Order: sequence, then structure tokens, then C-alpha cells
Amino acid sequence: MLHWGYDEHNGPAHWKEVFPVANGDRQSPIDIKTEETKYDPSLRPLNPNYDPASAKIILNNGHSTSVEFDDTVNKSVLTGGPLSGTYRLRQIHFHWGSNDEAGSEHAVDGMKYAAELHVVHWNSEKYSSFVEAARQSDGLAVMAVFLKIGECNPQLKKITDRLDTIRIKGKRALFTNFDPSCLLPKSLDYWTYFGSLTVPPLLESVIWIVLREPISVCSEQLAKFRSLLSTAEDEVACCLLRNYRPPQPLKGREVRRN
Ligand SMILES: COc1cccc(N2C=Cc3cc(S(N)(=O)=O)sc3S2(=O)=O)c1
Ligand SMILES: [Zn+2]
Repeated sequence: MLHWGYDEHNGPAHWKEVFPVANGDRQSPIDIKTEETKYDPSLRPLNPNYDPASAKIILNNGHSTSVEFDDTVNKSVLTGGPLSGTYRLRQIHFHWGSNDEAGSEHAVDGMKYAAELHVVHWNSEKYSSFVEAARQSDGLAVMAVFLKIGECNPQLKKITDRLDTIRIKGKRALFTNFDPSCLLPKSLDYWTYFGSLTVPPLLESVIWIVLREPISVCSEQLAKFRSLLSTAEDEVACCLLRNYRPPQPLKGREVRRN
């Protein structure tokens, strides 16, 4: 496998050939069986506190589109929930499918949503850099938000309207004055469990916080994600039609809810 991706020849079934942790004990995503989740009274409310000035660029990295934030200071942070300490906002990105029926990474009682937003943070209280934190069992905290097919999402429009300027892998554009809280649902109720990055290097360093309430997205907006290219300027153009990893074995892990 030359470079990992989501095609038949380099997709999730092949990743273990280069990243053996793919068969590890705390891999993500998972299918959340709601009847088996455990209420935990010690879980606190989530407290996202983001400064729109932290937003810097919007990027097509060939595997997804992301908005990257300035994480050199504790300006945009997530505290509370299952977290002890302060986790600094690093980037947000999306996962989607080739049709509206599937595209989320996590599933709920076997049901998949059309897409999924990930808000990535790292433990800046205990570790001095993102890369160092990404190697620690409590280094990262990713908040997942399901996107359900329905009304066009006016907040998401700020992102989908810019995708035509970053169609090619590696392209980036200025993107500031953006507070990702505008993409969160009314309720911040969540499920939480210990897992991993869902993309190589699949590091088992993520505290997952999956919001129970979805936000809306319309087909036209999803179509714009699918028109992004997974290929660079000098390569034969190939659309990034899907970029989700399927659910992984729970291996005895507990999923708690607030
Ligand atoms: C060394 O860890 C690395 C190495 C290379 C890239 C990244 N990143 C880009 C994608 C990506 C995908 C994430 S997901 N789907 O699990 O939430 S988290 C994440 S990232 O950390 O921003 C992290
Ligand atoms: Zn992700």
C-alpha cells in the first residue's frame, strides 16, 4: 500500500499492514449500543470556550477538509465533561460517504448518519505540543457531532461555500473569524469512551465525546464535500467521495453517558 486512503486498494481494511495498532484494544470509531451505555453522575457539563480569532486556514489535506486553529496559546479550549484539565482546540474536520445514507464514523444502535464533524483538542495542561500529546493515552479529546440529512445548515454554509477554492489536495485558504460552537447542537449531552484517531497513525490517545443530538445538513451541502479532490495538481483527478472508517470492536470498553 503506497499511501493510505479510502479506496479498495488503500482503504481501512489495508491500514493494519502499515499501522498494526489498527487491531488494537481501543480503536475508533465504534457502534454505540445505547442500551449498554452507563449513566455516570460524576460526568460534568461540557464547557467549550472558543475565540473566533483563533481560526486561521481552511485546508484540503487529501483525506478531509479541515479548519486549522492557532494552538500556540490557550485561547480556544474545551474543559468539563469527562476531561480533567484544559484541552486546546487544534482543528475541526468532517467525514462523509458517497451517498446520504452513510458517512458518519460512529454509529448509534447500528444506524449511521450522513456525516460527522470532529472537533480536535489536545491536553495543553500536561503536554507541551500536539504531537507529544497525540502519543499519550489522555493526550487528545475529540468532540463528535452527527450531521443528519434535512434542512441546509446556514452555519455550515460558511465552510461549504469555500470548498471550491480548495478543491485540490494541499490547497489552503485564509479562514478566520469562525467560532466552531456555531456548529454545535442545542443540547451538549454526550456519550464518552476511550478510543483512537480514526485515521492513520490510529494513535490510541483520544478521549471521545460524542454528542447525542445531531445538527442538520442538506444533500447539496454534502455534494460539495464529495467534489473535493483526494489528488494533487500533478495527479489524475479523483474525487474524495467518502472518508469514513467503519466501526471497530469495542473489546470490553465501557461507554458512559451524562
Ligand atoms: C500525530 O497525529 C496526527 C498525525 C497526522 C495528522 C493528524 N491530524 C489530522 C487528521 C485527524 C483525524 C482525527 S480523528 N478522525 O480521529 O478525529 S484527529 C486528526 S489530527 O490530529 O488533527 C494527527
Ligand atoms: Zn475525524
